Amino acid sequence: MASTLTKAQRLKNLNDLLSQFSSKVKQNNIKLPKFVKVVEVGPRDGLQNEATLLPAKDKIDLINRLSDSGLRTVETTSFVSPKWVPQMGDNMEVFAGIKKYPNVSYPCLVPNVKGLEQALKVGVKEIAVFGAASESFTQKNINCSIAESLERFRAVIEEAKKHNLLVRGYVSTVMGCPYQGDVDPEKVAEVSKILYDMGCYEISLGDTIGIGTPEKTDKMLTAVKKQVPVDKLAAHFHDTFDKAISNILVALEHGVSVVDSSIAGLGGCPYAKKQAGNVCTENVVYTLQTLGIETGVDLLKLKQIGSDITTKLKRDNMCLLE
Ligand SMILES: CC(C)(COP(=O)([O-])OP(=O)([O-])OC[C@H]1O[C@@H](n2cnc3c(N)ncnc32)[C@H](O)[C@@H]1OP(=O)([O-])[O-])[C@@H](O)C(=O)NCCC(=O)NCCSC(=O)C[C@@](C)(O)CC(=O)[O-]
Repeated sequence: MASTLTKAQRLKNLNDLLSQFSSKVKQNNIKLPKFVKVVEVGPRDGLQNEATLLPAKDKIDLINRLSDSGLRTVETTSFVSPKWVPQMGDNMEVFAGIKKYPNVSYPCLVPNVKGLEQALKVGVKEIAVFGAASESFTQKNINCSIAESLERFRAVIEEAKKHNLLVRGYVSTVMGCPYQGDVDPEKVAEVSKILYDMGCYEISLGDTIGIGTPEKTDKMLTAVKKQVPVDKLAAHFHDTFDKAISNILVALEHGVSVVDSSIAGLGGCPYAKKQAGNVCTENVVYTLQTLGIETGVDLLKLKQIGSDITTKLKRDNMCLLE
């Protein structure tokens, strides 16, 4: 859902928001994280929703350039059924083709043991299982109930650990579901805890359709933090209604120090139709830098990558910076 405001107006709004937030932090002596890990999800979450199939060589080039920008995690692809998500059908070729930068992790989504077996064949070292706090979304996304999905993940995680793989856990629809509407923060907390207890080293909280607000973010994180330590949580917010950055600021106040984002704001979800993409990485890095939070990322490089990939895909670039 495109904003009706111009980019210049949106940048001004962002700068106003950051200046108000900085004053609040100062006045209330709020401790923000000194360093935030930015998890780039564009090559997977971004591209999975693009109608035009991007050739594997272009995905490989995108991932290599992102790895060279200082990002420490670049989600690479997913080992899901190509009938369900055709854009990820070249998963093995893409993973095998990328340069593996020594300081960069390349997690890949895996829904079941079949996906894990494929991932292991090409030497994947980190996987992500992906559940949700909504029954209907789980059914539409991975064709099973929440309980069944968790049993599948248990098997995947046990097998992954035998191969010394790191496992990240996603929980989708943490602030609302495209099919069933409201989602109880306690349900988000429950699914997060189960995945954490199963051995996920980090739980990424997905506002899949971008309907979060600062108030909802606060309630959701208050519930989840009672079950999972805050340093094991990541914010994975979509920007449908231009609220992702405001919600990220709330997450930072809560002590969350991992933020997922997508280069140029590519993305969405094939099972949450007509929603805008993930929050844009360039805007997130700009936000963090403005607040004096380190990311280790070269913003100029990111801007060039975002410009090149959106030109190639002939789609809007959500980066607000000139
Ligand atoms: C999970 C399944 C596979 C269940 O799909 P199913 O149809 O219930 O599975 P099945 O076990 O009955 O198998 C059906 C066919 O798929 C094959 N198959 C089975 N598993 C695999 C696999 N791993 N890789 C490749 N092929 C597979 C299997 O071999 C069989 O092939 P056939 O005999 O018909 O030729 C399916 O529903 C699926 O692939 N879903 C994909 C969902 C997806 O990728 N969604 C987007 C990611 S989630 C997301 O974006 C949200 C997130 C993470 O970003 C956070 C947020 O924003 O909220």
